[in-house]
Amino acid sequence: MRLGGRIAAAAEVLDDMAARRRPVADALKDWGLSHRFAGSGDRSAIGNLVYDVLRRRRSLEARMGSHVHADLVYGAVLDSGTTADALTAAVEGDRFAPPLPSADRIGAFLAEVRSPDHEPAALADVPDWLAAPLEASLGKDWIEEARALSARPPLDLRANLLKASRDEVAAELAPLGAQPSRLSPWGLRIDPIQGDGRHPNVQVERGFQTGLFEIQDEGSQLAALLAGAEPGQRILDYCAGAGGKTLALAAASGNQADMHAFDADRQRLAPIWDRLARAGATAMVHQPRDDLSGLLGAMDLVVVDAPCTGSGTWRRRPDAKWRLTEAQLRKRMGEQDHVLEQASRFVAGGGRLAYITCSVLREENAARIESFLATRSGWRVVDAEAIWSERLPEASRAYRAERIQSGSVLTLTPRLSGTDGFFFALLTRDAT
Ligand SMILES: C[S@@+](CC[C@H](N)C(=O)[O-])C[C@H]1O[C@@H](n2cnc3c(N)ncnc32)[C@H](O)[C@@H]1O
Repeated sequence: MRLGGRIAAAAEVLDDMAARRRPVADALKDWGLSHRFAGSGDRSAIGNLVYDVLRRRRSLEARMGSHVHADLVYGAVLDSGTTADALTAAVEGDRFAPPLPSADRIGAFLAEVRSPDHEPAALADVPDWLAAPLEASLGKDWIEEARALSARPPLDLRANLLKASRDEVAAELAPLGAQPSRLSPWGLRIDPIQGDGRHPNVQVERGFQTGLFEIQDEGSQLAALLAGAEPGQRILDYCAGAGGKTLALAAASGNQADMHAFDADRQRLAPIWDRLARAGATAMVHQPRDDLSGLLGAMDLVVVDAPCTGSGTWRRRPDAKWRLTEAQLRKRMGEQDHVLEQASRFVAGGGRLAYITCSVLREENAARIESFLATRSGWRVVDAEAIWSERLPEASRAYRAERIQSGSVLTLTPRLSGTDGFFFALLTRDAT
């Protein structure tokens, strides 16, 4: 396919998503099924264009002065470094190409990268209602922070130290461009996609199939590392889902912890057994309705990787950004309070409770910790900044810290840490 056909296809997918309110992955898959002639290069180029528009839809609309999807895709192509002349030449005479925006409109688009006339929410590429919560959460640089959440993400991997060193995995994956991560001592990174390419399918690699590494954002790795799993401890991963944190915690303890994993959703938990087996990690998996009473008040560490809006993962799931509503945010906050309350019952006297989200919104993060503490005594906020310095002595202080009581809680962001957005707080329960 030529560029014009790819632009038309990306616009068609965006039209389909809007008309039928469908997730991006489903719309792209359907397009592929009904256009079997398109090769893998075409599919990845079209996917990149669709995702680029979704990430920066609002700023593209403001700069292009248009809501027409084809115009926005043209904008994304121009932003990727194609000059106006090259774009015009590429689509000239191509009967599949949608009408090219006028030369004036393209000129204005290129001139208006950060026009002061644009609304802050448009500059930040977020819905209007999120401007105030993001500013309250991320401070004066919130627009830059939000823009960093609109960029293409890297592909992060975690070396499974139960089976191989990071250097060994790095050597195996060097042909794929994997490099040691900046912050996580377990991490490897494949840089964000440039141009039309796609990330390698690392799941077909021998190293993945044999459990030498997992796919895990560096922020998620750091949250697991800061939680501080140690050999001999009794640990409960209370929102284990498919087990991303469980595997990292088990590896951090050298598989020497008494590890338990629970999730309220059987479906989400389903992949955990295969993943544990592949990684050579051991955990007792508890399904909903299992009797957990034997674990109450008995855990040295309980990890709550709470259900959240996922605002920290907008680089990977940009359609979620536009779908999120205030009502959903409030619903998540209620779930977070509930899950914190439930999980806290398992912490032993002198034990710790790690609260993690992949959101950057303060309401889901520090405010939930404050609310938890407001109605309870016998809990203290640990100084997470000090934990970072202790556990990551080589790493820069790549986070936003906030004081609560005499401790501190941390927010990681793409702009500050180069990771997905993550929140980390650690509480200790007074010894009884
Ligand atoms: C962010 S996801 C967990 C991701 C997982 N820890 C990982 O690293 O792959 C949040 C999980 O919390 C679970 N959850 C929601 N409410 C819960 C509750 N009340 N008790 C336990 N798990 C709950 C959801 O089913 C979901 O799997």
